[in-house]
Amino acid sequence: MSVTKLELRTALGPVYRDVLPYEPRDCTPDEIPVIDLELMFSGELSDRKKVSSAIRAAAVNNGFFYIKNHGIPSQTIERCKGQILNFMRQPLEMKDRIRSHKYSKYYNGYLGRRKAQISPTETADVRESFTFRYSPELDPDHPKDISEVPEEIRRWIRGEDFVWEGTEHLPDFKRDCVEYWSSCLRLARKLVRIFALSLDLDEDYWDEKVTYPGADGVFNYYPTRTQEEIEQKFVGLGSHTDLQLFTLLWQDSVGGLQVLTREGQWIRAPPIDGTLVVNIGDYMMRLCNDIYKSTVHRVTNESTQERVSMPFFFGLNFNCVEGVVPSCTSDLNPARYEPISCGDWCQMRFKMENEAFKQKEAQKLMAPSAVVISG
Ligand SMILES: O=C(O)CCC(=O)C(=O)O
Ligand SMILES: [Fe+2]
Repeated sequence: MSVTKLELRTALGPVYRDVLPYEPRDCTPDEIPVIDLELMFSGELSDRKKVSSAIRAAAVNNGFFYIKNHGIPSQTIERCKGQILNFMRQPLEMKDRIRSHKYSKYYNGYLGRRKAQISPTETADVRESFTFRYSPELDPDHPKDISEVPEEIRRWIRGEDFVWEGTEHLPDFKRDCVEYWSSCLRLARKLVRIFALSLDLDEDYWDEKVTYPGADGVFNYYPTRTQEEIEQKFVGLGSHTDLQLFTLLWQDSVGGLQVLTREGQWIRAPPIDGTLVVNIGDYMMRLCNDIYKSTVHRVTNESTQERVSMPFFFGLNFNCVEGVVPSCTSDLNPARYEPISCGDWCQMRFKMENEAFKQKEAQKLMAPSAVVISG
C-alpha cells in the first residue's frame, strides 16, 4: 500500500501527514459524531462534564465533530448567509473596493478567486472570501472603545474599519454579519470552558485569556468551477489545518467538505441541518501536547451550485503567551512545545502563506507563457 505524504504549512515550517491511496468516502457517525450541547447550558457541573467527555472522545479521535442545540438562531444564520450572497454576487470592481491585498494590514477584506493558495502542493483556491477580525467595539459581552483596551492588548487588535466602509451600500450588511459573528463569539466563550473541563482543567482556566480573543469571522464563497478549472483539477480550498484553538463552521446544504482521519483516509463531512462543525486548531494541539490533533481538511466543489460556508476561528487573546497546559504533561510525557503567543502563531503563518503566493505570482509574470497547473 503506497502512502503519500501531504505537506502542510505551520508557523514554524512544514509538517507532513500520511494519506492512504483510497478515494474519499462518506464518514460514519463514529468518525464525526454529532454532540448535543443542550447540557452545556445546564447549571449542574455534572451535566457540563457529560458534554466535555463527549468532546474529549471526539477530539482525541479525528478532532472533528458536529454540534446541535448550539443556541445560534437559524434566522441569524440565514440573514448572514443572504448578506454574503449579496456581497459576493456584486461585480468584481465593487468587491475589489475592499480588496485585502491592497487595503489591509491584517488580512481583512475581500480575497478573490484564485488569489490565495492555502496548500503548498495543490492549486490556488477557487474560493473567494470576506474576512473581519476581532474589534472590541463589536464584542457582545463587553463592548469597548479601542482606547479603553489595555495597551499590551491594543497593539494586537486586528479589526479594520475599511471592510465596513466599503460595504455601506449593502443595506444591513454589517448588522447581519456582526450578529452572526457575535453569536459565534458567545458560543465559543462557553465552549472553551467545556474544552478546559475536557482536559481536566478548571472550567475558568482560559476565561481571563479570551477577553479580547482571536475571533476571525470569515465568509467563504465557492463559485462553480469553470471548464478550465475542472480540467486542471482546481481545489475549492486546499488541504490545511486551522490555526487557533478551535473553529466553528456553518456550511450550507451543498457539501464538499472533507476531513483526513488519523489513519490518513479522506472522508466526507456532509452538511447536517441545524448543526455547526467544530474542529481543533494547531494552537490547541500545541497547548494539549498533541493529545488533541488539529485536523486536516479541504473543500472540493464539484457541485454545479455555488456554495457558502461561514467559519469562525477562535483563539486566546493575541498577547497571551501560552505553553502546554499542566494536565497534558507528565514525567513520561514532557511538554513538546515552547510557549508562543497566539497572535505570533497566527501572524507568522498568514505572512508565510501570503509571501509564498506572491512569489508564485511573480514567477508567473516572469514566464507568462508557462501554464501553471498546480504547485
Ligand atoms: O468551507 C468549508 O467547509 C471549510 C472552510 C475552511 O476550512 C476554512 O475556511 O478554514
Ligand atoms: Fe479550515
